[in-house]
Amino acid sequence: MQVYNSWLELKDRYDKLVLGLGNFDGLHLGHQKLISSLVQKARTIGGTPAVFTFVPHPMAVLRPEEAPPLILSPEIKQKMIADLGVEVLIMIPFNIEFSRMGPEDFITMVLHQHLGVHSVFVGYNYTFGYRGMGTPELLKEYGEKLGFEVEVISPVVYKNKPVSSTLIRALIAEGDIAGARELLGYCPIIDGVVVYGEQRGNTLGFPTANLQPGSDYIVPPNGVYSVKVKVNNDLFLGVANIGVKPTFHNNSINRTIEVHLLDYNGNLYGRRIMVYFIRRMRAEKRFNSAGELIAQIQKDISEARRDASGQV
Ligand SMILES: Cc1cc2nc3c(=O)[nH]c(=O)nc-3n(C[C@H](O)[C@H](O)[C@H](O)COP(=O)(O)O)c2cc1C
Ligand SMILES: Nc1ncnc2c1ncn2[C@@H]1O[C@H](COP(=O)(O)OP(=O)(O)O)[C@@H](O)[C@H]1O
Repeated sequence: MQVYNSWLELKDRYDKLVLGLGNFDGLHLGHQKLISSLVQKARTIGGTPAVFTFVPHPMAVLRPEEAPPLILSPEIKQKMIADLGVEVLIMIPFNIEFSRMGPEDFITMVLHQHLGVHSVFVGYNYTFGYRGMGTPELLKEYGEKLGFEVEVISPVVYKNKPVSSTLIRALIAEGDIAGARELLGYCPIIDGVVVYGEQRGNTLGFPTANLQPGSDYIVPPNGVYSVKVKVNNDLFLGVANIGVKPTFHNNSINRTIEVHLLDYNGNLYGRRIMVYFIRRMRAEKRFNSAGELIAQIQKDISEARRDASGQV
């Protein structure tokens, strides 16, 4: 997949762009349907499957205090988009000046003149341009005038609700990993670099890799989770604790994400790892002694082993 940070000269390079528009945070089942449809269309007409997106999310520039935390890091999202068969990713840096562009200008200048799109794919509720005033209907109207096709993808519905990034964030925030997973089509992921913790894990018999998240991720609530952890290209089963370690700290506000990898023995400091959340097993608790915590972690590990065969 080729990645561009500008739309200039793309018209000359690709004569039939089949272009999806969106932010695609989470790349959930609705996003996957949109992207698979455009990839299919491009194959049928001999065009180039492409995605147009902004970085960072426009909300992070326009109203940072209301900008939602991310379900996927930009890097992982990019890889997943490529895996769906997209050949061109246009990632435009979003700024205040750009936000003033009206939807009509965006269509005529960017989509038509510069990109020369063959067809455009958007979700049923996609809005764009100044104050989000552009709609799928407006795109269709201009598409007829300017000569490009517009495909509006209807919502993927799960239990009577449209699948959306907002709904998935809410599920993750309440610890409903199974629910989030249903709507994503894969397990929620947090990636990051392993940093030094308090150096106690080894003494308990369960060394933990303390994760410094690589993006402003939405983090599941405090508790213990069964996880799978990717180190390079190896996948390990693991147990994760998200929380403040009440057994060792009173009223700490220092929240950590740490994982103990099963059947692993090595040094992870400074390594980048990906943690796939499989299942929430229990709440984080205060134990009266390190011995009681150790006994509980042993039980957590036996329980997590039951998830060994699950897909990430
Ligand atoms: C599977 C698992 C479950 C845990 N559950 C709890 C818990 O319920 N309460 C708690 O205080 N700490 C819990 N911890 C965190 C341990 O206290 C922590 O791993 C230990 O103090 C090591 O911290 P360090 O990596 O900063 O040295 C858990 C850790 C793991 C790996
Ligand atoms: N099975 C394992 N799971 C996680 N980390 C491991 C494992 N085996 C060895 N390690 C290493 O041990 C370190 C964690 O030990 P620990 O005493 O918990 O220290 P810290 O407080 O710095 O996390 C990890 O960062 C990693 O380098």
